[in-house]
Amino acid sequence: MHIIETQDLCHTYKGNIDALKNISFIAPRNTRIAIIGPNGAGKSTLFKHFNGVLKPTSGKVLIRGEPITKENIREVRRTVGLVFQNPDDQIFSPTVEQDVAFGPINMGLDEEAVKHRVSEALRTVGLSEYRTRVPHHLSGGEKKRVAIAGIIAMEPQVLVLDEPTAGLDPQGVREIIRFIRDFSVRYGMTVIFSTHNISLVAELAEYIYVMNNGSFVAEGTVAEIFSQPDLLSSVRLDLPILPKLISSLRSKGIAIDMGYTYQEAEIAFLKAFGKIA
Ligand SMILES: Nc1ncnc2c1ncn2[C@@H]1O[C@H](COP(=O)(O)OP(=O)(O)OP(=O)(O)O)[C@@H](O)[C@H]1O
Repeated sequence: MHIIETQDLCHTYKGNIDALKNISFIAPRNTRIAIIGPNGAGKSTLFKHFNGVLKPTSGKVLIRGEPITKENIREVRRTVGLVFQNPDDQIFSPTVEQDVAFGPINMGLDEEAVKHRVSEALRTVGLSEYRTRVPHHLSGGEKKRVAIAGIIAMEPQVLVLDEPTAGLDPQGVREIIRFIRDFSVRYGMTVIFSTHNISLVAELAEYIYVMNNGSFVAEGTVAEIFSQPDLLSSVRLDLPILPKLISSLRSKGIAIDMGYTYQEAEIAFLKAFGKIA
């Protein structure tokens, strides 16, 4: 049984806007999945179905094999933590620590456990010093990190992140990459994320769904998707810079291995320059 599955999921907004058209999606346990696509492709709409924020117009959303109902919605939201694209949609409390504590308190954890979860979550996102700050006075990137902390404090089995690095500075992006990797490995967590930062996809994803106009147009591993530059450009996407450069060198006859991540590309260049075997 998959932790999240959608079957022929359709969502039509008021005004006959077909935002999702027959989406069949599977999230196996313990995988990092990227959903990529141009503006308006339907990524946020799909994410909002994963924890019952939106209801299907038709088709099904199954969490651990069960449809989402009024009775199980609280349990679903413990299982699937959704970090919205805009942190203002998620932050309500007067202080950062109260905001991050909101989920764990609602789960009925005792005071000691809540305290522990809050400190761990704030440490993870690098905001330990911000406990008493007013969330609405924080910068965009800081708010984003508070929103992420509030969700990871609930220790969900699936972490869904809608553009997790939008608005973050380069150091913030690196921290988010490190924490997503660590978390998914340490806790066997499934992570589903959308992003317009295509290099982030190469660094983080193990599997990619490409979305356009409410439908999936391709799915596959990083190597499978990034070996189709025409497909990507047909949906207003691009290759990450490193495989793009390597492809260009190869087309000029230079013998170099393909690399999608920084580490793979570095090894490919060192090999091509005869620095390593
Ligand atoms: N509340 C709404 N009412 C009506 N239409 C909506 C609503 N929310 C989204 N849409 C429309 O649904 C489609 C999908 O939007 P969605 O936000 O899911 O796309 P997205 O892939 O997340 O885009 P982006 O990359 O810009 O965040 C778009 O055409 C959008 O205009």
